[in-house]
Amino acid sequence: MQRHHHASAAPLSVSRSSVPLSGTIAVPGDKSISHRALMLASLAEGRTTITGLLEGEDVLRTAQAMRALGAKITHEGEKWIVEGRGVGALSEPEDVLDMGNSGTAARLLSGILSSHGITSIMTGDASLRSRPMRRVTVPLAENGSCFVTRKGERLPMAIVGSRQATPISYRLPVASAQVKSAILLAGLNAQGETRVEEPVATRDHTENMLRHFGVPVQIDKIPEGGRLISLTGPAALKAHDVVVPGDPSSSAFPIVAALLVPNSEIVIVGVGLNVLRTGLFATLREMGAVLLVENERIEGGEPVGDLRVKASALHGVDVPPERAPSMIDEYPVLAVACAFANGSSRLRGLEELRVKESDRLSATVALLVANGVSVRVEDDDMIIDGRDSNKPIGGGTVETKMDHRLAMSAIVLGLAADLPVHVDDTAFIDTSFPGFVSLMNGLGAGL
Ligand SMILES: O=C(O)C1=C[C@@H](OP(=O)(O)O)[C@@H](O)[C@H](O)C1
Ligand SMILES: C=C(OP(=O)(O)O)C(=O)O
Repeated sequence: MQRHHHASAAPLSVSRSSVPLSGTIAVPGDKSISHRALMLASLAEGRTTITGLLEGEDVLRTAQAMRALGAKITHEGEKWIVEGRGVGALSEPEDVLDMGNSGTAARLLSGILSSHGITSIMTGDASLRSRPMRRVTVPLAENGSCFVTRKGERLPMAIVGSRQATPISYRLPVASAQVKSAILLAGLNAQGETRVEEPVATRDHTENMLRHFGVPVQIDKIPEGGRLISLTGPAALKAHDVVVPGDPSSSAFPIVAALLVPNSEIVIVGVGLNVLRTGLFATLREMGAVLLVENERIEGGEPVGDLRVKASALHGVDVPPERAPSMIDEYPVLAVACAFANGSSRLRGLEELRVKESDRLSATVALLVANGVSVRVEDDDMIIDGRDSNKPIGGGTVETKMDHRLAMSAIVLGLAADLPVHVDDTAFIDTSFPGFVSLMNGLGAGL
């Protein structure tokens, strides 16, 4: 059932789309919400049915890990059924937990494991093994748990969970929903009040879903614009069915493609519109994009809508650093949009991009430079020169570095470029967006 590490690369040569993109599509389920649904349902008492779950490799890793910890997880067609174990009742895994390419799975699960009195070993693929875990091991160790990592706080790591976890009180030094979530999840099996202060608000799917499973979560605004989140443990979660909305981060790729391929018009139905995720949409509108929300509604406790996108003449934009958490995974594809815009763009405060599946700051620069776009980095800002009619875009090879978002961004670039764009490996797209290439072909992309 577990699909395995990508043994061979899947290169792709992408030529400019010869027809406008058109049609109505749905993108796969939200990755952040899918991980949380599986984890919380496994910690709940009773049976939860999840519909719309992202069946991407990252989320399948979470399902496999929760099974190894004793949850019963099956699926019948598109319905995923989880029989939870209850907080405090996870069993010790018999083998190493392999979180594949997924930072979210590794960080959130570390939180859960730290407050369960079991010992486990966690690893991941070469990309995940290069990503920093210190951001979770330092705060989590406050509860009495112990982490033994490879040099530089990298995976593989052993986690000796605390038998009597104390609650953690922590102010986030970086804007990270993964770190916030790890601490809150640890708090479910700690005695007393867990508190996390975030100077800038980050995606709040953990808080929303904890409430959905019956855990009271207190959220207070703090003066600088951030939030203080608290909950009291030990907490009991009650099974509750979950409907996962379409992933706004995945929708970014067909959206930018439709904006850039002349005369396109597409509709993407059922996209999640949580305001802590929609920074890209605001930015694209500032650039002149026709991006309309239709049928806005609430589904499964999250705002959802259909997006209508029309090919648009874009102009350069200056994106403030405080917008970064609401569009953190969208910068590579935004950079592609900026390369085709009229005038230059400045994307500010991108330091967190250095610790994603790849160093996305340098990799995005390399993607553009290889294809004839002028771009530079100043401190943590990326400055992209817009379209220069004397200089063709494309003709280069993109190194995707085990990073799904770079692979999809390179494909979008190729669909609008003057010369073909060669992508070294598209296999990692399956981590977050299985079926991406055929979905784009359904719109006319001709990949
Ligand atoms: O909590 C989450 O589900 C995520 C948080 C973000 O990471 P950080 O917490 O590292 O910013 C984001 O990049 C990732 O794709 C998903
Ligand atoms: C950063 C990402 O995911 P993760 O941290 O879960 O690997 C992403 O999907 O762009």
